[in-house]
Amino acid sequence: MDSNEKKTQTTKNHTFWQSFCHAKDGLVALYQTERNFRKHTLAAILAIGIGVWLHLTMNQWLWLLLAIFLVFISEAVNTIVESIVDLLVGHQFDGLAKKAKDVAAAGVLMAAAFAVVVGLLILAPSIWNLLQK
Ligand SMILES: Nc1ncnc2c1ncn2[C@@H]1O[C@H](COP(=O)(O)OP(=O)(O)OP(=O)(O)O)[C@@H](O)[C@H]1O
Repeated sequence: MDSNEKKTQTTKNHTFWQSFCHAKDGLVALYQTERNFRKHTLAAILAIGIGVWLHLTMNQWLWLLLAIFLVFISEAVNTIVESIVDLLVGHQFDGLAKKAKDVAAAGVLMAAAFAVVVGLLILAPSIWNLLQK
């Protein structure tokens, strides 16, 4: 499949590699078009860096990674909802469009709040202990 064919493909993927490449395109699109996704990526890199510095336990890593991926996945769902709503109603105001977009945004907010709580519960005591030494 050449690159032009790839850009206009509307049929099913035939190989795992094709599926993987389209998933990668989705990730790139998320990063390039969604400002909040970029901010969350930066926050995740920072949290992982602090986690490495603090030598987190396996359990702490699992909670931190769960929180990070919940935020990423909710951002992806939010972007899907926004795109589908825009595709359906364009710039026309619609009550259901507003509800769909606001609820999708609420999903991101809940995931981000969970990540802040997990981050505080895991990182704050470890940083505090380190500063006491
Ligand atoms: N077609 C519409 N009809 C009604 N309300 C809409 C419509 N499009 C957007 N809105 C309202 O505007 C808000 C912002 O919509 P928009 O599509 O710009 O999201 P966004 O700024 O990309 O959101 P995010 O900050 O999650 O990336 C929505 O949460 C919704 O309340």
